[in-house]
Amino acid sequence: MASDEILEELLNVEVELQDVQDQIKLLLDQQDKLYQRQSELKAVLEQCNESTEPVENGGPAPVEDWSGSFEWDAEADNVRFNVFGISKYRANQREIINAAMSGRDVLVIMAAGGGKSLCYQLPAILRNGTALVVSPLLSLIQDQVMGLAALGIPASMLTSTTNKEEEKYIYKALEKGDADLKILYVTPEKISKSKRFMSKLEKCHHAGRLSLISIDEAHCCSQWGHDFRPDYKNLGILKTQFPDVPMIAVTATATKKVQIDLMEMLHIPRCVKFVSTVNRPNLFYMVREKSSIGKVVINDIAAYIRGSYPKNESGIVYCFSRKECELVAKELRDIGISAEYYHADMDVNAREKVHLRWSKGKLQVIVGTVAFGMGINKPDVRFVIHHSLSKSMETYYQESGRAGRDGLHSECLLFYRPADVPRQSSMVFYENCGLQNLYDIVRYCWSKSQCRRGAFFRHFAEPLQNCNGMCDICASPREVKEYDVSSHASIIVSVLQDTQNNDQRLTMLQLVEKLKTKIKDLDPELKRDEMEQLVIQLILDRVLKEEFQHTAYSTNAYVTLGPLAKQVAQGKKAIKFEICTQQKSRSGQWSARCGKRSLTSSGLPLKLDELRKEIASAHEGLLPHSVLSTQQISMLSVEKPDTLEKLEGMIGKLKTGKYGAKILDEIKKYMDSEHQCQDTSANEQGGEHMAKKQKTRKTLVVIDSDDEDDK
Ligand SMILES: Nc1ncnc2c1ncn2[C@@H]1O[C@H](COP(=O)(O)OP(=O)(O)OP(=O)(O)O)[C@@H](O)[C@H]1O
Ligand SMILES: [Mg+2]
Repeated sequence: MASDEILEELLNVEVELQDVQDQIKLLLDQQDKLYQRQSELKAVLEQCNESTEPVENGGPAPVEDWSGSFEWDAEADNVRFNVFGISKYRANQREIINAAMSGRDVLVIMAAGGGKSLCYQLPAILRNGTALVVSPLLSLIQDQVMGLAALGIPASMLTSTTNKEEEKYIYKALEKGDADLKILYVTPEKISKSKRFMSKLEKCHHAGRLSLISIDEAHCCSQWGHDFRPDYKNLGILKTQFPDVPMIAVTATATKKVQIDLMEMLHIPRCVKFVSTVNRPNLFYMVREKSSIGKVVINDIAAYIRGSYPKNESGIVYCFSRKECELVAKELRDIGISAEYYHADMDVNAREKVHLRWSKGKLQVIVGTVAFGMGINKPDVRFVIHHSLSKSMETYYQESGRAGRDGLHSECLLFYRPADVPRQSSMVFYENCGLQNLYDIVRYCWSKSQCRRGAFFRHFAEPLQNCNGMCDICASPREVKEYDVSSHASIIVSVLQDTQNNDQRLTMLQLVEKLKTKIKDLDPELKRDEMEQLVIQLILDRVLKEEFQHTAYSTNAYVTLGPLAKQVAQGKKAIKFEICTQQKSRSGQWSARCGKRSLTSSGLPLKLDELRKEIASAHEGLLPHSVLSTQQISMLSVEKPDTLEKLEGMIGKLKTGKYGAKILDEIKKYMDSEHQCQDTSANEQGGEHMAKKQKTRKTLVVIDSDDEDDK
């Protein structure tokens, strides 16, 4: 067989292979759905078999209504408001609490910042005894225990840092029940490795004092999840040992596959499942073209932070590598932005220090790698910037989702340039579906006309919801024109064909370099980054593909011919390329968001923000948002309560008892200074007014006198 015949057959085989892979993907999705339905049906069947109550008229079992009235309603409302200072439940919270209070196992999938903690903390307080909470990270546990202590809720933690005395106290509380311990946090290692702890827990359960078990960040159980922790695999033992204790497993993201896995691993096949939307309506998503000059990117980031967040509002900048983190942090600092880097190469203490300074609002920006992840509990992160694209939509959803956990307006900005794609692809190509996942987020970045939020709904297989203008595309739709670039594509294919015939390979940058002269003749207007993007698009369209070669130090990505290259070469496949014809000016882009002033940037909100920071810094470990949430600050700034009773009606008994006097004092001071200002300006205005009046009167007088004279 001649080599071109072999090549032709090879190309055909590759096209067929791709088709087969697409079909496998479809079948796997279908399998997922069937597994899901199977477990639902099994659960319903078991429920029907177990139900002792005769079903009325032989009809189907009644649907469980978790939003109805329950005997604990009044007490739950009281704790919610007077202890947690939360004025109303968010979506699904009440139902989840009711299911857990009814003794059911519950699986909760709720977006970051949705308020999952309340779903297990509130029942833990209402039920008799001690609740056990398993959480993966020390920093998360410390934040939670500190937050609960600030609310006066007896909570402790049993981790590698717990001293002997504290451990003794906790063990005694579990064994004898003679100390007040409502919530006990442990790391999963305690369950899998400490026999002593398990035996104490057994005693606590035996005495009927183990009220609830909660598994926070439950996705860590599943190998299919994004953050698998081996010790989470053993948590199934809890349900085996304590079958009658309700379990609440909570996580922010779990695909259907992960959900099924969790139910199996935790032994909660009959759990009530609450899946909330992935939508984060308060997040504004945007993508910006990234300059090829590093300094320009830094200047753009700095200008954005300065322009939109001049009052030191907190943010995160995610970078691709540790080296890049250090560089970006330094350059931002040089420009005058308070920024520090955070990555896995630093020792634990240094990382902790940076994290704590940022949590307390003493540092504006953390520049981190993906290592800055799950432990972030700060609710008022106002912006998350990606200096380079993430490796998948899921990773981007999680990283950007660290913004606005308090529900207030926050922004997620991603800097995209095509040349960043090969850097990521050479890292992810060995992962299962790694390249496909990366190409999905590349589509998100390059899209000129599709709502950014819609991309998340499609990715998580959720029905579309309105974006309400909360992404750059919906907020300021651009005029997009589609160009036929089939001739460009055919030149690219022929260049690569020649290269391959000479047994050579090209990286994307080398390819674009070669194309510069060839395509310039055809299209002198085409810019370099558009040429790069065209190559990327041809990879997404399977006309080209990436291949990887390992060297001692790195993995290089090369661009080669893909399964559909031949069709393009033969003119059988048209290639379209979207370009914005009406690109908004830079100032136009930024000014679109300028109306959104920060909440705590001036006036009374600023004063109350300073007060919460002052109170927090006077109490070791207490974080400002535990004193007053940003939402509470905005409510107080509008209502301006002047008595403890009114204040209590807004932030509850507990916070009023602790900080009420200081808050009222701050509001009063502010109001007095406002009145003074008003008086002064009224005087000034009054003076002006008088002067004007006199002037007028003078005129009048003149007229009057004239009148008089006339008389
Ligand atoms: N009903 C509510 N009304 C107002 N604020 C609430 C409500 N429920 C929870 N919050 C606040 O929302 C913030 C986020 O809550 P929480 O830490 O429980 O989120 P989460 O769902 O666990 O998020 P993550 O997945 O990031 O851990 C907290 O500041 C919490 O006090
Ligand atoms: Mg949480």
